[in-house]
Amino acid sequence: MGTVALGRTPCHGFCRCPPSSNGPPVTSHALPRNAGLPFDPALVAAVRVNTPATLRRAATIPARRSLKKEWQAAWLARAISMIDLTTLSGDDTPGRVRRLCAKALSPVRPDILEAIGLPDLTVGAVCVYHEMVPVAVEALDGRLPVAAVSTGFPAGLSPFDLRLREIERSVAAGANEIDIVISRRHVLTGDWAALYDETAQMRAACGDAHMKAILATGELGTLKNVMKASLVAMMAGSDFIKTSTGKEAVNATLPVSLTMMRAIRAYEAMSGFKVGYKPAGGVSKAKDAITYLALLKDELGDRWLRPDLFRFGASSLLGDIERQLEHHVTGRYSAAYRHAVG
Ligand SMILES: O=C[C@H](O)COP(=O)(O)O
Repeated sequence: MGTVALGRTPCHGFCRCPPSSNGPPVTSHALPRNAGLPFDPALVAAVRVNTPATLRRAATIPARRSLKKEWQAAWLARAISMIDLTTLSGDDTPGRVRRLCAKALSPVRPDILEAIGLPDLTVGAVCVYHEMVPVAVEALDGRLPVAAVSTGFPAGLSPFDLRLREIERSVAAGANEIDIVISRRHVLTGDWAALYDETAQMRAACGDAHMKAILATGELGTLKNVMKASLVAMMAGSDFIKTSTGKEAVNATLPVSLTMMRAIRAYEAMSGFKVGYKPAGGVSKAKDAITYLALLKDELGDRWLRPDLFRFGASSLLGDIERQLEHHVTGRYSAAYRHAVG
């Protein structure tokens, strides 16, 4: 049990000192945007991935981290600030989206946030389908970014011109971020130039809205394809690369995350641009969130532990983190239903 206020000490990275709310605001996009690079087929052809080594390394991550007490609470609070709180269901209603937005602005019971010294903590953004963008924009009123899934999400198989129009419509409706889906067939047939062209046109359609490129890694077959698709998406100007729609049979995994983080590192080395990372789909437990953040810190460093460079795409992660924070503050666990969710 602990009631130590976590929000008093300035902290500019994700170190072992308690985090505070003194970092950049969650809506900040202070870094220069990824301007992309010309398509380079030789670079894509040269990609190699040591799959057994990647799997071995990914398997060590959960075992190597054991965070307790205020350190655990600090990492969990940081995780909340980087959640794209998501609802992507066929039965979404304005009422559900308004509740989700209320939860995004007040993600944890106020007494728990007061106890940990972070009364103003929010999630990173709210993520919805295009039809729900106006509802979210109105409910959030500029206090948090609205992300729209787009381009025929989740399959990305609607006519290409309609996919571009969908982006434009979501931006016009007020979306600050656009989560596009790539055409998996371009990866599976090795048509990297087509993938580059498609993604670059989507990026242009986004205008000032930041673009997250969903690779749907569970459908790409190999880690080598994941690495190649990551590099091409970044060369085409993606602001973030994202694992999954949440609708594939396999969504975010640690080996895929390791591969994509290393692609981000390689791309920064060749371009100078920092690109964000978003694991999405199936990340629902607080301990899993810490594992992802530990991998992120190891592979990309402290600067990525901010909402402008990292997001969890998650619909139910917040509820489990809230339970863990309540335990930290009160020494007791509560049933999940005691915490309001969207
Ligand atoms: O991008 C976000 C995902 O669709 C959310 O997936 P989830 O419901 O498994 O958390």
